[in-house]
Amino acid sequence: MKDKMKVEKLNLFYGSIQALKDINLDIKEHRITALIGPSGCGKSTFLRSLNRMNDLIEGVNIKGKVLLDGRDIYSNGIDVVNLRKRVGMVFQKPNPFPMSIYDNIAYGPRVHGIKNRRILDDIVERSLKDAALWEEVKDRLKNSALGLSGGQQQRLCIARVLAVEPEVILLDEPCSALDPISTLKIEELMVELKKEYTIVIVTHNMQQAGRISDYTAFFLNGEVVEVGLTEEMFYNPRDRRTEDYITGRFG
Ligand SMILES: Nc1ncnc2c1ncn2[C@@H]1O[C@H](COP(=O)(O)OP(=O)(O)OP(=O)(O)O)[C@@H](O)[C@H]1O
Repeated sequence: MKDKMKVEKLNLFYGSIQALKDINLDIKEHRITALIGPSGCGKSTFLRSLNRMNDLIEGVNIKGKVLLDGRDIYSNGIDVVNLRKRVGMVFQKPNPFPMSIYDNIAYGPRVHGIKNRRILDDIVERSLKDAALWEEVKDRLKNSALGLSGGQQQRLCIARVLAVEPEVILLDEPCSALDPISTLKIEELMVELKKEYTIVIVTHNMQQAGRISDYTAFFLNGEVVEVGLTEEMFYNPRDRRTEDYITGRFG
């Protein structure tokens, strides 16, 4: 199994606060890797370090390596805009732009220079189909995206990421604001999408990690305590702290 990303001795500081300590983690291509752990343990910070979203926060200091197809994304000469195209991100709260469904999806491709209407039409249709939203919106592409339900908005945000043809998709608790039926749809979608993409998801929901992920990393106090195949970790954790967390003794 190919490593799509490889994290080596990653340390991250917010000023004098160390949020990530010596993290080593392999992210396998065409697999879903779940990041679990209690609130404040550094999952979101780690996820954001995979496409340099932390660069936008003042006072952040990062040491170590994050290799994408063997090249360190923190090395000199990396084009961050292109990096974020290759490693896309979906946030906890659906955040469609206040514009039409069509324009939301066409936004990224337009930024990257695609102006031809027919090509954009194709991208919009393909992205919405891949995000399992096309059938629900194909007759109202000109309507505002803000009129969609929460679950539809989240699939729109996934479609928006797909439109720029990423290789890796990062999702930060994408279902935490959604009802159970929308959650199930997103989970089914992720399992479908891993055929084409590499997926990393932060989730508070252990059942969700168990249902959809191939690998799980358990974070605690800014460190990865344990990482492995999800099934093995859930049924046979090696570390006592993992076991305590998984069985609900803290969290
Ligand atoms: N911009 C920031 N400035 C300073 N400290 C921060 C910043 N963002 C996060 N932190 C701190 O870094 C640590 C890790 O936070 P992070 O949000 O990554 O945890 P998390 O595991 O994702 O938590 P949650 O599940 O609550 O989102 C926390 O102690 C948090 O307070």
